[in-house]
Amino acid sequence: MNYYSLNHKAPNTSFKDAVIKGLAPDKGLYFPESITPLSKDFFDNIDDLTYSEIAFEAIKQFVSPEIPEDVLKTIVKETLSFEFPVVKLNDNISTLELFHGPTMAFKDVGARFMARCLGYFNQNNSEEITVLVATSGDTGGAVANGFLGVKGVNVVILYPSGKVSDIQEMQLTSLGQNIKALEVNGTFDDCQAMVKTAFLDDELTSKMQLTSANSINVARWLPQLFYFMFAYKQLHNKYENIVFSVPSGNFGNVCAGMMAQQLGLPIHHFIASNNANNVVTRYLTSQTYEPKPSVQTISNAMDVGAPSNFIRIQEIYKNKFDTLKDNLSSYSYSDDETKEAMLEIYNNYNYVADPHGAVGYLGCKEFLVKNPDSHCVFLETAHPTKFLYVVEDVIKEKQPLPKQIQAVMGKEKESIVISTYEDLKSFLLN
Ligand SMILES: Cc1ncc(COP(=O)(O)O)c(C=O)c1O
Ligand SMILES: N[C@@H](CCOP(=O)(O)O)C(=O)O
Repeated sequence: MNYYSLNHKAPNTSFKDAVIKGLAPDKGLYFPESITPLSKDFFDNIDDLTYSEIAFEAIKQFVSPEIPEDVLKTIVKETLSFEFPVVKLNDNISTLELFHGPTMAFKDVGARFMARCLGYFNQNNSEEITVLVATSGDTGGAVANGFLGVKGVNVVILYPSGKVSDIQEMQLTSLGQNIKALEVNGTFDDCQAMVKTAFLDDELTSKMQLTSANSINVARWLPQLFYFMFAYKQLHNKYENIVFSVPSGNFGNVCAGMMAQQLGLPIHHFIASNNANNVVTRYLTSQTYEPKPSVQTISNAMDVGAPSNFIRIQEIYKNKFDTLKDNLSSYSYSDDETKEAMLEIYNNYNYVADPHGAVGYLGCKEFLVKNPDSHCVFLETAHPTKFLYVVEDVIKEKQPLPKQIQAVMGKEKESIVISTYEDLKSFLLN
């Protein structure tokens, strides 16, 4: 599959080049040249397919011919070595748990898939690749874990100082080896802007091969479409009108869901559920797209003021506002509303939601008021114990720590504090 830049000022390129470059030379995000819907048979027989088989069929067109089918089958199987259960809360609301991977966040799938693709492309290459990642909390840990020890790949993670949870910080600063963490005096948007600037810096790019492991990178972004298929497999015999409420920050996940829909998955509607960082909620009301500096919330991984992937969403719906509005609703919630939702979910359903999932739950509830014949699935994008302080404070109950979280507790943090793009550049050059 070839990819084009959404800035339309760079040549089209192969999957391999899109993965290695991350961002197009004109600073545009890459987008596949075509999307061919999967066959009716695929959806009719989805009950008989394993998750790996579903994922293989869904992603094949986007990575072939550069990744041969036998290699792709192995990559997909190794990537998906954990569960993706749907848990029913009531007749209208379920949650899809995306936190059973090694860092207990939904980013694990994309990070593991991309690490394996890059490992495959880089196996006969003597030049080292530097993977730059900006994180508001979860991408950093997932990428650190996914790329740990991958030969020929160095990972540099930028995170906003004091704005990620303690456990998230441990996950991205304590691994050592080929993983380095830079603690930025600023917001996630500052981190993301520095990463994008680095790609355009000729002095840097002439001296090192840089790529991104944010959802900018098609190999990190596209595998996220699997989740929607996995949920459909579990629900399609029970419910009609399946709707997804996606807690959204950089909008990669909801946009991946839209790709699944383009592949033919019968998704009735999407809800982008936001915290106070609500540029898309405002856009759908005013038709004016006005990014604002991000504000800090208890659902910190969604503290994004200028979401990278909104441009891909615009592309999917051909920049037609009405088509987008028919497919996407967006709501925004305060921290107090989020805490109330966490408590409500706990008291009514004996289920512990993390703050991001709770925002998704609120999106479901709001949508269902006017669409009571839908079944809404909110994505539980991270395990509640990643936000231990908030969760225990709200539900007033101690939480047992899963083994993945215990593994990073008490580890030593190693990070370098930076403030400007020049600091990043001199770190990379040295
Ligand atoms: C726990 C959690 N929920 C939601 C999001 C938002 O996802 P996206 O950036 O794909 O919109 C993130 C980060 O991306 C996250 O880590
Ligand atoms: N919420 C993310 C922000 C980066 O998103 P990405 O999907 O573009 O990597 C995080 O947790 O870091």
